[in-house]
Amino acid sequence: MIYTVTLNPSVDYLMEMDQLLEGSLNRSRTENYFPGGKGINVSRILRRLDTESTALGFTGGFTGEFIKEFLRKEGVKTKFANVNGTSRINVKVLTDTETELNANGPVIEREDTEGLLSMINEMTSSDILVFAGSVPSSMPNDFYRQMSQIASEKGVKLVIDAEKKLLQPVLEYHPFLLKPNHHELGDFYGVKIESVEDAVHYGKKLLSEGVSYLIVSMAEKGALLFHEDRVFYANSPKGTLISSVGAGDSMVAGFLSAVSKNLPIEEAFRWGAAAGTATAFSMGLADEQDIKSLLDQIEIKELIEE
Ligand SMILES: Nc1ncnc2c1ncn2[C@@H]1O[C@H](COP(=O)(O)OP(=O)(O)O)[C@@H](O)[C@H]1O
Ligand SMILES: O=P(O)(O)OC[C@H]1O[C@](O)(COP(=O)(O)O)[C@@H](O)[C@@H]1O
Repeated sequence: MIYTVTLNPSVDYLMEMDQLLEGSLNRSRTENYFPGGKGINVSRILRRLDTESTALGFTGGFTGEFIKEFLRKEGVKTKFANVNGTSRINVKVLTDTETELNANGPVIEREDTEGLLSMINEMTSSDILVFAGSVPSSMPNDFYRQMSQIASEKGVKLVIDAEKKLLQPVLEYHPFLLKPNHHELGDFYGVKIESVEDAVHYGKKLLSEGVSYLIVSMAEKGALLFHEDRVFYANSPKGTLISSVGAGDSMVAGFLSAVSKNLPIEEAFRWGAAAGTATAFSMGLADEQDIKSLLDQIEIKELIEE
């Protein structure tokens, strides 16, 4: 089973407007709302690709009810613990660029975190555990490390998409897959990554920390997959960007879905790239048909060092 953990789920409220002026009244042209949070996005795309998963985490209040009901209707399995507060609303303002206002989220009590650790303690070596997104400020800031330690004792494969301060302490547990974007990879090493060459250089460095698969995404510039001593490049097809919210999560889900169907890694990477791009070209997450229709436009090239 694939389990996704979203410690701080959200309702993502996407507002399209011509421009956003700070300190002024801004009115939107359209509004859409979806359940969000990186783990939840991964579970939603997995479901669309006929791959079973269970979404874990903490929900509360009317927004928590919305998230659970929406996922239930989509057929995504969930085992969320109920918390006292209200799950957050993250506002995404879409103009010719994207502005994200991500909220802090409810307080998570110690007994809730212990419940989640006990669930991880029941997992086995045939399970995959995806941790993605932020850790609420009320939780211990080494919670990713705590989850990784228990999971690794059980032989569970770890997939992590998180910023440096959460990622660094879990590298010792040899994650199965990491998916930073090129900015996050740059932040990890305190550099700016602008080119594919730089991304290859720093990607190899991160892989050598004991990571099995590393995907470095670069939005419209494509993505790199690193595995052992091989590096692959996937282009990003051209099209109209609608919202890139969830593109990275879709990429993780496309890749994991194909891996769980035992496809070769080049093919798994193609599914990841197709899912990422299909979401970037959609309002909300992509559906299965959008993903499949992009597969042919993605070329996977192995980069061979001269
Ligand atoms: N504007 C875009 N055009 C085409 N594909 C895109 C675009 N933005 C994202 N993607 C696809 O989604 C993947 C993940 O997007 P990215 O923005 O790099 O990740 P994240 O959401 O984690 O920041 C990219 O590698 C690419 O395959
Ligand atoms: O937990 P964080 O870092 O605040 O991020 C949560 C946000 O990230 C998202 O999961 C989108 O992530 P990506 O665009 O990186 O794929 C949104 O659904 C959600 O609002």
